[in-house]
Amino acid sequence: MTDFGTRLARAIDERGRFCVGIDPHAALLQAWGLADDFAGLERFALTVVEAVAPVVGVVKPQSAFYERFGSRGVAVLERVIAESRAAGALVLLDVKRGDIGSTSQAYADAYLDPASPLASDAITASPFLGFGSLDPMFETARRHGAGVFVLALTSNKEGPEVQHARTADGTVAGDVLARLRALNADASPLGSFGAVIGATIGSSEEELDFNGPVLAPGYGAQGGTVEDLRRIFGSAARWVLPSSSREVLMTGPDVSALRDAALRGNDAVAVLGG
Ligand SMILES: O=C(O)c1cc(=O)[nH]c(=O)n1[C@@H]1O[C@H](COP(=O)(O)O)[C@@H](O)[C@H]1O
Repeated sequence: MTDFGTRLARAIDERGRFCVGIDPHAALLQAWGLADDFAGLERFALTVVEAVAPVVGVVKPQSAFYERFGSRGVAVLERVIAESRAAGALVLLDVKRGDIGSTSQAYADAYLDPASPLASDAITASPFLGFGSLDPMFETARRHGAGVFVLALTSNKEGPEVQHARTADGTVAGDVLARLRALNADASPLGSFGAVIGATIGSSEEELDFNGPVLAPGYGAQGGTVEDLRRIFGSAARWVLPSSSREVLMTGPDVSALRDAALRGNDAVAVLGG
């Protein structure tokens, strides 16, 4: 079994680093001329999969947009995951889970065990119940060649009140990154345990090189640009995945317009590899 870091490095080499978020917002369904109901969700999400999953390295469905339609919405999410993977994209399921350790194991089983209908290549996780509470997710990911992206410096304006808080040795975010560095030690070409660092954070005093991938949302609709990513990450930009949802999705429902937007996004961020 090939570990997630190796699979991601290959996906970036073959397809590029741009990650497309598949977030069926009510306003986008309306803009596409679809009803804000289960049938609209299904049409929207599967159109995006058809357009982008054959060409981008990573897609990131946000679970809440599917959950709001109950079990039928979750069934659409299962199809989004399976059909995206079948089309060759890695699926980073955005669920931002975090709980006491024993419950973290259940989340790990739900999203990272290949036996689950929601099995994905990686998930987003929240370390704010204590980094160690995520251990079952790391262990399950290791066992199945999956990845975990841990929130560190998020793109929202409220994030710093927790993430910049001081600890004995630095900041909460610095501690998250140090622990990821330890988890990824010795991995080559990169580890399977990533951080979420928003493209909107301006700059950071933290050491952002931790031998793992970075999900960088906030690129596009939230205002983040390639220049921002260069400034924030500098020489650590090699494994950054700029992620954009609304800016790409608003070009639908035409499949080729969506695909062109994804390819343009990919081209625009290719410079980060150099
Ligand atoms: O983990 C995430 O994906 C995430 C972390 C973060 O710090 N900021 C952030 O916007 N996100 C997600 O990234 C997506 C951003 O969407 P757009 O602003 O439409 O590109 C949404 O699905 C957010 O939930």
